[in-house]
Amino acid sequence: MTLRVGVLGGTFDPIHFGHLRSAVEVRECLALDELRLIPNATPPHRDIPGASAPQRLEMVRLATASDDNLLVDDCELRRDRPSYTVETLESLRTELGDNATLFLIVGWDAFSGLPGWHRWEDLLQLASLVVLQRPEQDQELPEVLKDLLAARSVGDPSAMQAAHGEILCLAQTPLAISATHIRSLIQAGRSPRFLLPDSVLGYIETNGLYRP
Ligand SMILES: Nc1ncnc2c1ncn2[C@@H]1O[C@H](COP(=O)(O)OP(=O)(O)OP(=O)(O)O)[C@@H](O)[C@H]1O
Ligand SMILES: O=C(O)c1ccc[n+]([C@@H]2O[C@H](COP(=O)([O-])O)[C@@H](O)[C@H]2O)c1
Repeated sequence: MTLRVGVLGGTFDPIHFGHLRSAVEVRECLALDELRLIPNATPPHRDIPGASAPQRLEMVRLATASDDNLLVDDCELRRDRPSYTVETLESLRTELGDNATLFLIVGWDAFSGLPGWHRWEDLLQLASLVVLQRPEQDQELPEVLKDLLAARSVGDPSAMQAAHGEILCLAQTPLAISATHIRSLIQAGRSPRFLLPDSVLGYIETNGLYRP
């Protein structure tokens, strides 16, 4: 039997309900056997995060502790090099074997930057893509991605049957929450409560994260 595995990578600086709600909805829509949240260690594409990789991993663990169906995978923290997603998918393939179908989950903003990713064209040889909407999404897609969507999109989750290479744009519950906004609230001395789990907020406060 094929194992259906969702992969939600992120900087998670910090993890919030936009990530968590999307994870639950993708898992249900695609009838996934597993959904793995994979914090990056050294993001290849952005400034150094406010929290360290072990701290971001710990926040992901705290956020998912009450849900047995959301797994936390620390594989990118165990690699001593930039956290390239293509290498993560390759290592998952090695770990899970040919019997697994991988679904790489990305928000619209991340998807719009896909052509800048390391070996980006190999990603669809390893996984299918699930693109999440974001309410604030205003990124215009480059032509190469418009062509890719035209060629690879499937209309609904039940049509996603190939072992890799398909793209589903999913209209999950839109939540206009971003880690940037949470960090700026804390910087300004304001509360981000109810944008993220209390357990994560407690960790942020105990460790003095994101303060000026
Ligand atoms: N509210 C949201 N709804 C849907 N997808 C989201 C949401 N927030 C983040 N994502 C997606 O989750 C993945 C990880 O996101 P990330 O950890 O960078 O969070 P972020 O809120 O976008 O952070 P930042 O504001 O620091 O860029 C990305 O693919 C991103 O597009
Ligand atoms: O592999 C790459 O080159 C690459 C470039 C940009 C982003 N990513 C990954 O995409 C995921 C979402 O990125 P971010 O910045 O929204 O957290 C996260 O797992 C990143 O490590 C990966």
